Amino acid sequence: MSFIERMHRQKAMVIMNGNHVTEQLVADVIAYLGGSPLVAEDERDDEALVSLASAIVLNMGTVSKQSHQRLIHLGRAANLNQKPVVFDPVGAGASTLRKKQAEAIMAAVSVKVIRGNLSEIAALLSGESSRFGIDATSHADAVQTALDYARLKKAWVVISGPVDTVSDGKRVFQIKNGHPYLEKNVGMGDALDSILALGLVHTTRFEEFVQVVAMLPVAADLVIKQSAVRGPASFKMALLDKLSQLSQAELFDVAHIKEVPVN
Ligand SMILES: Nc1ncnc2c1ncn2[C@@H]1O[C@H](COP(=O)(O)OP(=O)(O)OP(=O)(O)O)[C@@H](O)[C@H]1O
Ligand SMILES: Cc1ncsc1CCO
Repeated sequence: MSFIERMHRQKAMVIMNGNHVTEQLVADVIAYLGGSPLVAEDERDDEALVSLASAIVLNMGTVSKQSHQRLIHLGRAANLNQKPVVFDPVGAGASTLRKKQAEAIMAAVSVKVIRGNLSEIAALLSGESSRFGIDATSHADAVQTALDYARLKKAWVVISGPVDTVSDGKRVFQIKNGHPYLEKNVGMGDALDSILALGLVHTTRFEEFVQVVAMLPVAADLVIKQSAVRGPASFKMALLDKLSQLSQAELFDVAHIKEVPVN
């Protein structure tokens, strides 16, 4: 059975927290892919809920003093229960406070996947040592940034953007799919986080995980020429429909995934 079939057949609960702007979109994406979404707000519930869940997404989108501690508590509960954690350091490249909060979460929680844009991951990498103080703005920088940060944190790193770059600390793959309407729609990165969380439930192989990263931009490629798509809003509806029906064969046919040679 393919991992997409497994997603739809085995209902996995994904707990998410930390972004009130995009909760509804993310919950819908989890449900459309066969999962069961849950936003957990009260830390007194963490033990019970995390033990039922299959994966956890920590998102710094609407982070505050309180919600920062909340994310750490949830992440630690996930670690204790050996549930995979996806972390999205929203805005870590935009303010010192957010960067510090992201660093604190990375220090307190063992994260399986960190997913951000280039400025977010580059900010976290440059905080580790001046050796990593690069001015990361291009796709070539993304390769080195993903590789270095994955090695350093022993995590899988996804740097999203017009090209997605994915590393497990040994190898780097780049995915060339998608459309600028993905960027235009607020929260598609958060939706991607939840797809990655479901992916971690259904595959442990890194090469298969790279295909999971490609699901969202491949779905975009498959709908962009539909006559019903007249702008970013109708694109979003068509995209969500396609995502719910995407087959492994379509993913295989349309995904442009290339391994990038690294030292
Ligand atoms: N210009 C683009 N062209 C094609 N695909 C894109 C483009 N920009 C982003 N994407 C795709 O959009 C998805 C989300 O990535 P993005 O980098 O926009 O996340 P983000 O900035 O964290 O978004 P958000 O903060 O709104 O959640 C990824 O699947 C990525 O491949
Ligand atoms: C617009 C916005 N503001 C905080 S989080 C968020 C959604 C993208 O993560």
